[in-house]
Amino acid sequence: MLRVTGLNKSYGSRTVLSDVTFEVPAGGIAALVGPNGAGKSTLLDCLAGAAPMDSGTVEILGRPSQPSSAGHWQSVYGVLNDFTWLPGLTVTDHLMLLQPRPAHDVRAALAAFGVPDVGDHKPTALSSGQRQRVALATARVRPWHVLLLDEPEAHLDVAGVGVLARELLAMLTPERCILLSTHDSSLLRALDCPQISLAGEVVR
Ligand SMILES: Nc1ncnc2c1ncn2[C@@H]1O[C@H](COP(=O)(O)OP(=O)(O)OP(=O)(O)O)[C@@H](O)[C@H]1O
Repeated sequence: MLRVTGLNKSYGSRTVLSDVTFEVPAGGIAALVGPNGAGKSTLLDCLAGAAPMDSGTVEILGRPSQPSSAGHWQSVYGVLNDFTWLPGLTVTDHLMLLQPRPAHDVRAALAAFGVPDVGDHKPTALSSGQRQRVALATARVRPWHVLLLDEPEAHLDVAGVGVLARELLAMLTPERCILLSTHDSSLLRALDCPQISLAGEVVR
């Protein structure tokens, strides 16, 4: 489903990712782990097309990833650190923009992430944890085959991390896979998924 081979990325003279190689199978979920600065966000940005990689190949559904194409964005969805909230729009407006859906689907997505009553609020008027739950709920309404999540546990309370694990597993289908970065051991335990080092080595 997602195959990364020999991916390299440097910022100036600083090599951040060197020969990163791994794959996440269809129906699978995998976690990028590593200390601060190891390059997890950089890797997710490269896979999402938000940052150019220097060399290497990324295949999605058996075909080379083409971040400049519309097809890429239909297959790949990233809830990354720089999630953009549009001024003036409510939570429901944001979810409808991603994919026009019946209002009850939007309500169900928000309820699944434990924020059933925030649909009419502006995201900027929510707490950081509520905003994170809304950002994660967008993955329930937006189509994707590959979901990329950068520290999805950020700002969530303990119960929220449990909800996150439950919802991620529920969103997986045989045509989908999820790659996330995390520092949260309880999330890793709940997902019970392979952990990928930035060298592509399975360290589970
Ligand atoms: N835009 C940039 N320009 C230059 N260097 C960058 C840039 N973005 C990240 N870096 C550097 O790349 C390295 C990897 O950063 P990255 O954010 O990918 O790490 P991370 O594993 O996600 O860390 P954390 O666990 O703290 O989120 C760091 O040394 C960082 O300083």
